[in-house]
Amino acid sequence: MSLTGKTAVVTGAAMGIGRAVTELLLQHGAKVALLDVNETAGKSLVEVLDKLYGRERTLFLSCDVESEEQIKAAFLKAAETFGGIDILFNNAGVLNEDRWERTVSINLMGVIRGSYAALEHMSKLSGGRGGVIINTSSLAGLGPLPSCPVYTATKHAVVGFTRAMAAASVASGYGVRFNALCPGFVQTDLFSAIESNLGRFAHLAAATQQLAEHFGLVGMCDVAEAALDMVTDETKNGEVFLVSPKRKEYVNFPSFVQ
Ligand SMILES: NC(=O)C1=CN([C@@H]2O[C@H](COP(=O)(O)OP(=O)(O)OC[C@H]3O[C@@H](n4cnc5c(N)ncnc54)[C@H](O)[C@@H]3O)[C@@H](O)[C@H]2O)C=CC1
Ligand SMILES: CCCCC/C=C\C=C\C(=O)C/C=C\C/C=C\CCCC(=O)O
Repeated sequence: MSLTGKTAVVTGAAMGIGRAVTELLLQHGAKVALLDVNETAGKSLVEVLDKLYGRERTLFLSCDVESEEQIKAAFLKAAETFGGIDILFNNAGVLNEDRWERTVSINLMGVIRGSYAALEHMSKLSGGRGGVIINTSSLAGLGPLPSCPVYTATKHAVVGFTRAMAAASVASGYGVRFNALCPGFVQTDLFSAIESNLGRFAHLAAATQQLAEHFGLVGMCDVAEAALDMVTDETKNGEVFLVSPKRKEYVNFPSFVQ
């Protein structure tokens, strides 16, 4: 699928992985609505992107994915400004075992809120053109990160939600593909702030550091390229892309259906 003229919405776009994917989508010709709770970072990023890609191709919208109201308002504004929505990157996420209910609300419920709100604009059943939704999970969505049980649970849940929505979309005729991105450790603010966010598992910080050293860091470009592959390859639906320093591959899950 060519991205020229396509419209994308990216949550958590102001920094880290969301910012990298936003830039790659713009480089490939898409228009991007950048949604983030951090207005300062979002607005200053858009100033930079405007100079590179043109003002008509970017839009910053302040949006907290914990709020269904804010998500709906932001998606409506994005659709009105750019003429529909073709791509959603549900990426906003936090790692905070202390404020674990907020972690569930952002990492899992934010993805559900975003997906349902996007379907109002994207589903062929509600007058949309179809398209693709990419949800950011993690390597911790495929295996346990011992210092972060709640974070691990949210990321496993994102994988399950994505795969079930992919099947629901086919069975319902939404015309929307759903795929999940599972990066290993990436050098971002979320990664750097880990030690103060482990709550009752703070004593496992050193072990987590060792795990990160064992796995190594994934390059941001590799993560963004994996997301782009799932957007542009129209055969990909219900797929999970694992991106670690040693492995860049779609995950094979066992099937329990005879
Ligand atoms: N950094 C890492 O090692 C990995 C990160 N991930 C996932 O990637 C995604 C992005 O994380 P990073 O780029 O590393 O983090 P980051 O902290 O660099 O960026 C996260 C962005 O999300 C925004 N955000 C946070 N809460 C929000 C909310 N309630 N509403 C809207 N925006 C919000 C932040 O303001 C920030 O701009 C997350 O879902 C994270 O779980 C997955 C695997 C590895
Ligand atoms: C300095 C320590 C950093 C700690 C964690 C910071 C960010 C983590 C973000 C993630 O999304 C997790 C990334 C990778 C998880 C790694 C391992 C999971 C275990 C997989 C397995 O055992 O199969």
